[in-house]
Amino acid sequence: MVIMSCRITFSNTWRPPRSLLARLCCHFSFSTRLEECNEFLPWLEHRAGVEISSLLSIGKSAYGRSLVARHPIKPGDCLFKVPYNVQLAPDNLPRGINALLGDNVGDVAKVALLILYEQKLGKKSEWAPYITRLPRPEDMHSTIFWDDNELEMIQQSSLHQETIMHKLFVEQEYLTIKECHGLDLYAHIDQNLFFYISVTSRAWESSRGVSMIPFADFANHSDLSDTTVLGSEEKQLSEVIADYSYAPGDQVLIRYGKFSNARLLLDFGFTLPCNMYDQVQVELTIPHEDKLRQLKLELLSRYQTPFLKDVNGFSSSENSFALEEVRSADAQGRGIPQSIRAFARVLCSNSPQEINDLAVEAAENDGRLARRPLKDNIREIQAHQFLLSKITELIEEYNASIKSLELPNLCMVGKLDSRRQMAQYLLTGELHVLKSAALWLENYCATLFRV
Ligand SMILES: C[S@@+](CC[C@H](N)C(=O)[O-])C[C@H]1O[C@@H](n2cnc3c(N)ncnc32)[C@H](O)[C@@H]1O
Repeated sequence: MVIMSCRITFSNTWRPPRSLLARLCCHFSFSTRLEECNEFLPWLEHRAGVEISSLLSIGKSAYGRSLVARHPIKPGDCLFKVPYNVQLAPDNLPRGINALLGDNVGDVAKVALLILYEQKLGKKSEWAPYITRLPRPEDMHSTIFWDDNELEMIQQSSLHQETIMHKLFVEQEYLTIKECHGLDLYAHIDQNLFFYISVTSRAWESSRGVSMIPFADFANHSDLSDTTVLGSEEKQLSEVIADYSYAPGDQVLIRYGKFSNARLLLDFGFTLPCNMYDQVQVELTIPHEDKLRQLKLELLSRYQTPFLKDVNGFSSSENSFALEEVRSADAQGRGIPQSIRAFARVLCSNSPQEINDLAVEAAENDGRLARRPLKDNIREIQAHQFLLSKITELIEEYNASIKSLELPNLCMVGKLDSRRQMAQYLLTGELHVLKSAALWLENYCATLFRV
């Protein structure tokens, strides 16, 4: 749901009053008793001064609390409307703190700080009924909280590295806040991470930056649902309109975004057994022993295309490519991304002349490098066979990792077993993507052989 922010630098030396600092120290006292949920919607509606939902209530599901139909619902019905005045965004932070933080930390960290601030106020907080219903640390499974042994299970996936980077990023954000207040506000990094993930797993991007949307955040996710949270600036609210019919008691699932299992696991702490938005990150490098390495690197940097982050937003570079499932194995279909094929064409060039030809072709056309099939069929096949061999290698490595994860028994109990299951879903999803890419490449090469 939420974007990752960029790293920041900070040089403010102003210090807040001590009383403010003291109020920011935290104690954990979250509660998730279900019977308390019945009181939540009336409380929120009273606070908002309007009805939020007449059709849904908060229920229980295999995924924790959920939104459930109270009455028959038909497509087009408004499931709920949550006004902006009962959402938690960075501008809800006390003005003094907000001014102090400025643009030096991202919106997620600001909202996390807001939760911490309100939690510290205890019953005096006007948000107490919401704050006390946030999940407990032990219910959270983002890979940020996985220990080294657990992370080892996903070593094959780029999520492994991404988790380490993300943890460093969050630590940096809190160091900045700490520096800003001149006091160690957070005794343990785990607590900082906990507040941070409470936000990433329950917030939406909004015109106010990032917003926690009470009530909406009891909705669970399905990649198959077309139902999403919509924001209306005009009406100053977030709303969800039904796309399907529901009978009383049915759970209403929404789609948080077109998120891969890697993104779901990092930001929300769960994976889907079969996720249609799965992706795998493939990295290619030009070997140091390649005599044309320098020429190739120069060519690639001269015609570098700007890197666009997709919804999964994982860090990437010019030599890291996100593959999605290739749904049509047919060599004529959309296939694997043009960017990785172009890189392979450059990487497999074996003379300065070939490299120069690619540069001339790019300059004479739209400036994009190696996007057209090589004129020499054999060289085009070789470039794609190279990709196929890389992907086949990865497939073998994924198979070995998945095998090593095979569960000792079918009964899923305990934190480690559920995390092992999540790791399995992550790796099998990424393996599925790799296999579809391999099949497409085989077909593409076979088609060229026949020409
Ligand atoms: C926005 S909250 C949804 C409400 C949450 N179930 C609760 O009890 O508060 C997101 C969290 O719900 C859980 N969740 C949502 N969709 C899920 C799914 N399809 N499978 C497993 N867990 C899911 C995850 O724990 C996730 O971090």
